[in-house]
Amino acid sequence: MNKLRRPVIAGNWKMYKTRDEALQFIYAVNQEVPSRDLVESVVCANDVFLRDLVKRQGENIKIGAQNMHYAENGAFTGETSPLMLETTGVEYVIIGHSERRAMFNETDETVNLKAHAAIKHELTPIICVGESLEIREAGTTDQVVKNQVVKAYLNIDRNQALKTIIAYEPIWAIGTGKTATPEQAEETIKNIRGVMKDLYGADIANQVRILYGGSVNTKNVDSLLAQENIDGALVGGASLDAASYLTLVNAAKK
Ligand SMILES: O=C(CO)COP(=O)(O)O
Repeated sequence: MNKLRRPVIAGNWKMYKTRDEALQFIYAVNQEVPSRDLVESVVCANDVFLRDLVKRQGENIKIGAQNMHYAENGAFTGETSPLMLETTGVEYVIIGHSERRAMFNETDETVNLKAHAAIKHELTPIICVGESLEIREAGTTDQVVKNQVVKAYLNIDRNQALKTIIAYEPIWAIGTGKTATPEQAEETIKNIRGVMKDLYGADIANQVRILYGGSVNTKNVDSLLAQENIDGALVGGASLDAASYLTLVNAAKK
């Protein structure tokens, strides 16, 4: 693929897979994923068995969480803190997924607080942004996504920004089988890179990885990754099957 930046394929398993199924997946892909020098292969699983997965992960696949609270501790029943995630050994955490924004009160403000907390605890945040169908149809995608990015990066400095990954996931493309065309995804991701350039300058903007997410599968992955600004994918459904996941990571390797 010959990308400027090291590609990332992050599976987001959402609320799927039992512990046994998750472990079987890791056993199946451990020896098969390409070298980490070529592609960063990640799966984001349920908190309950993160530690078990980390213990069994091979050197070329890494584990992430799907959410966390921004506070280190407190009276937040049912939540997981960054300190707790740290003890599992995960290296990544998804922040601000549209499902959390829509169903669990995630806001641009909490996304920013969580991004700060992740960086503080040396977790790589995968910060999700993306517009609804109404916004796309109204023609205001660029402004809305820009606003999400600016708010997510409030008071995050240049060095910290380098440690983040952005995932552009148009809500209308998630789990619908309706992928953004490579050109649509590239256009919005190029706009996001422009926002990062305004915030941090070209050198940082050119290094931050920006992924596309929304109905990525083994058939459309090549055309999406062929786009100049798309550095990988955040993948739901197509990351659940080991063979499908391996096809995606192999497609992304440099
Ligand atoms: O939400 C997603 C990844 O975070 C995308 O899900 P699908 O790949 O199932 O559309």
